[in-house]
Amino acid sequence: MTIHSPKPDSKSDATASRASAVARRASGIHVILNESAGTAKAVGSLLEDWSRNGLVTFHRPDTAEAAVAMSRRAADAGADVVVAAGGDGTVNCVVQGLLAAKRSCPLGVLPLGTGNDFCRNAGIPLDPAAALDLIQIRVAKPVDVIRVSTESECFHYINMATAGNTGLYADLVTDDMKKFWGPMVYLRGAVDVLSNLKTYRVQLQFDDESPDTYDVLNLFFANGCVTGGGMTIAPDAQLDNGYIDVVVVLDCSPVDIAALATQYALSDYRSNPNILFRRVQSVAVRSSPPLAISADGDILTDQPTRFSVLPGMLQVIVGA
Ligand SMILES: Nc1ncnc2c1ncn2[C@@H]1O[C@H](COP(=O)(O)OP(=O)(O)OP(=O)(O)O)[C@@H](O)[C@H]1O
Repeated sequence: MTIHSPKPDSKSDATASRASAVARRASGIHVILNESAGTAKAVGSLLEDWSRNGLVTFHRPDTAEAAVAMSRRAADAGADVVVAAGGDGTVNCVVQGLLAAKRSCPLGVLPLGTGNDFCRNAGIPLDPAAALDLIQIRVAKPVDVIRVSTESECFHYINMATAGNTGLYADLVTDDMKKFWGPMVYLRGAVDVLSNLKTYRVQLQFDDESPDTYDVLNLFFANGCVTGGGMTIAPDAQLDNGYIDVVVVLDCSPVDIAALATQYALSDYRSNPNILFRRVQSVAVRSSPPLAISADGDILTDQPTRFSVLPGMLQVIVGA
């Protein structure tokens, strides 16, 4: 008996292979590239190679809002990983997009920014090629997300928010300065801020405690411990412990500030009386004058705000 195999249908084969190519593109590694981030241009040819070799699919938004929308769409379309290629601002854009998506999808990060503080906290290699190797292994872990809510708006971040005198950074540290100073820009910004310190009268309510009022130079709401291009501000903060580490720098004299800076340089400032450390699940903040609150360099709000932790809310490809 002769068995006849069906005649190959070249048209339907072509359609099937096109469909599988589209499916491959919809899944896989989707990179949201912020071409204006610190070192994105410097690694341009490496990125072109990855794209040509089919290792990644690139999206090139030209605004932060477009980066949020493209991240959400890539996740909803079936991406295996959506990668923020840029600095901490880009990471936050992709986080907003992934949290708004209907389908859960892990975050990866290619560190192409100036400070890359989230990568430092998450053990992600600062060398982009090594970071891509890590992403390709695709082992994600749950990481906490911090929700910042005002009466009218809501934002999320995964590294650190600051408020007070460092909140002035975002105005002072321009993109041109970042290009000129590189990672040193954060130190340069600190010098400008230190010469012009403001005091804020701030009411803080930690968890369900009754509110207390403090005179404050600065506040940090930390998920990760490092900010400002590698400065350890909240030494005990962990990305996945279900808590926000709040660090309050109380108003004090220039001599006390100098003592604090020296202790900081010696990594010995936990016992300084002008610093208050609290580990909480939520904190409500009101201030006079209004505090500019920024997350990783981008100003979020100057309204009364509540920070709350969303434990393990996002899967993230982190390093060792
Ligand atoms: N696709 C985009 N196009 C233009 N701007 C973007 C895009 N995505 C994000 N941004 C904004 O660009 C600014 C700088 O980006 P980002 O923070 O990623 O780089 P960086 O400042 O060099 O690095 P870092 O914050 O780690 O120091 C941020 O304000 C961010 O919101």
